[in-house]
Amino acid sequence: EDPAGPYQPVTSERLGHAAQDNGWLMYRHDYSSTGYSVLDGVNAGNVAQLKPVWDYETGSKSGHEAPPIVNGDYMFITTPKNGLLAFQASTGKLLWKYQRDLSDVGLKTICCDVVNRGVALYGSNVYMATLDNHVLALDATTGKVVWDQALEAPDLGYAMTLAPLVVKGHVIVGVSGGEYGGRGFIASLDARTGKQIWRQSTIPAPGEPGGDTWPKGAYKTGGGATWLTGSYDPQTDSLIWGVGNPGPWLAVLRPGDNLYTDSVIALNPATGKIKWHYQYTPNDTWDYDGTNEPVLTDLTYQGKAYKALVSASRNGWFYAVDRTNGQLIYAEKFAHATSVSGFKDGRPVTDPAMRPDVDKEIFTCPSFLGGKNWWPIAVDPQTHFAYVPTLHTCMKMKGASVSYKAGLPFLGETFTVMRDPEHPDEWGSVQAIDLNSGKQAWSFKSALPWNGGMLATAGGLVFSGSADGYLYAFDAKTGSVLWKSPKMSSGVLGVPSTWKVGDRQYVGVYAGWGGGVPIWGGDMAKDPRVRSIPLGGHLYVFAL
Ligand SMILES: O=C(O)c1cc(C(=O)O)c2c(n1)C(=O)C(=O)c1cc(C(=O)O)[nH]c1-2
Repeated sequence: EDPAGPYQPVTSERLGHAAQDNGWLMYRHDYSSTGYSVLDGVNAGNVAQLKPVWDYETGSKSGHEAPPIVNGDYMFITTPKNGLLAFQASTGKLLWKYQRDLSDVGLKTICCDVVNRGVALYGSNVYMATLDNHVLALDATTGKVVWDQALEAPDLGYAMTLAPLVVKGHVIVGVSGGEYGGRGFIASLDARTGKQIWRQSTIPAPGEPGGDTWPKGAYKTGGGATWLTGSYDPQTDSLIWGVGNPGPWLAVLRPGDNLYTDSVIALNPATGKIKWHYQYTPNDTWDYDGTNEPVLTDLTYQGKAYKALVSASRNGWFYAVDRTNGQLIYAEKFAHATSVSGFKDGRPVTDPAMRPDVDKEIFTCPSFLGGKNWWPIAVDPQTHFAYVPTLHTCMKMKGASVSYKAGLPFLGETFTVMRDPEHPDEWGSVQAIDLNSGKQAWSFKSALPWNGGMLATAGGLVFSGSADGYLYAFDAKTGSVLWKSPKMSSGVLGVPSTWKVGDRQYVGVYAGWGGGVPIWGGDMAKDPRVRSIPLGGHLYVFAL
């Protein structure tokens, strides 16, 4: 009698073929994290007729970041502060609602709004990671809690905002806490029971490989949070995950490379053992987290074919890395980037003049919010472009004294986000980058910051939402705007997704401004056009 019909369990087999599924089975659609759907019912020829078909107001005024996750006619989407909604995906009929009780939690060690980036599916369960460091399994058809596993105490440095990833029957999660000196880790739980299978720290202890890249004792408060969902490469059987900034922010307090902060790491999914790493920003002093999603894609560079990963790093460089061994293929600037000034033997070189100290204020680009923040890119196999939501900011930054106290910020720097002098008229843009060269193919400029995730489709389209409340459809090849939604009730920070029920293709996205930009955005956040963005979460679904 369920309006959405019998629930089709999500097997490892189905997750392995998520790229071809009519639904949207995981955060970035497939294990390669492409954000690309093979659906082409909505396409460049008919997108002008796309219309709203249903919507839902959540009642929350915080940042709404999750994509609709869809299996058959079931949709699951999280709300800020760990609410979870289940809908009939085609009609918007609410099937059930869950709300985590966070009334005893101070939410003290959450840097950037009480956000959540969505669920994972496996079997007949839906999985959510919570701000108080639990992982929950809920029954997909009833919303009843099947298991509840605590990983860490709340308010002492850790929180969880990411969407879990299920690989081979294990729920893989990472933690936030880079601004509080938390020591980051990735954990694997049994999807049926919640029992922890392994936990891998991202900061090696003395004696472990990489342990000598830290001064004595510093690893304990070294940061390296893992707050965004990684990828899985079945070809090399590796989890490929980004690691966040070191703690404290001020690097003179921790000389060395500080592995594996600001790196991408490959792990054995059975054991958590680290196979290789590539560090985007050694001895980072600018909060350039390396967490931005690694997208697995094949490319050809200077005549040679690679199994690669690409990532648009916070530090303003677009990296292509060989995903079989962690070697750099190329790096190209996708934003004004002066902190990492170049490369030597495949290793980033930072500019000493751009490094702050207690008596030294610097002006550098990009700002700590990054050339791109967490809003995911999409990679399109037809155009062979990556679509990158880009932020154009720089910053002033100066050292300050700091000592570690559990549950308090651990930064050692003061800072202000400012205009990028190379982009005096825009805080943001959407750009397409050619995967075989790392060079820009097209760009769409935005006076407001662009904080929407990207969705590419076989219909020749790229969808992304704007801060002034429109969902855009761009021509994937040229960047011309083929369609713009009616104005939505808030700015978009969410990640669009698409799915098909019967013969009809749907596109869904959250409006609901918030996240890190309005809190930490300095001059950008003070821009009256940004300050006047209305708040309030609202899910919109479109179809022909
Ligand atoms: O280092 C961390 O643990 C951590 C966590 C998070 C988060 O969990 O949302 C953000 C950041 N850092 C961060 O640096 C940042 O700019 C940011 C923006 C946002 C957001 O949701 O808009 N989260 C986070």
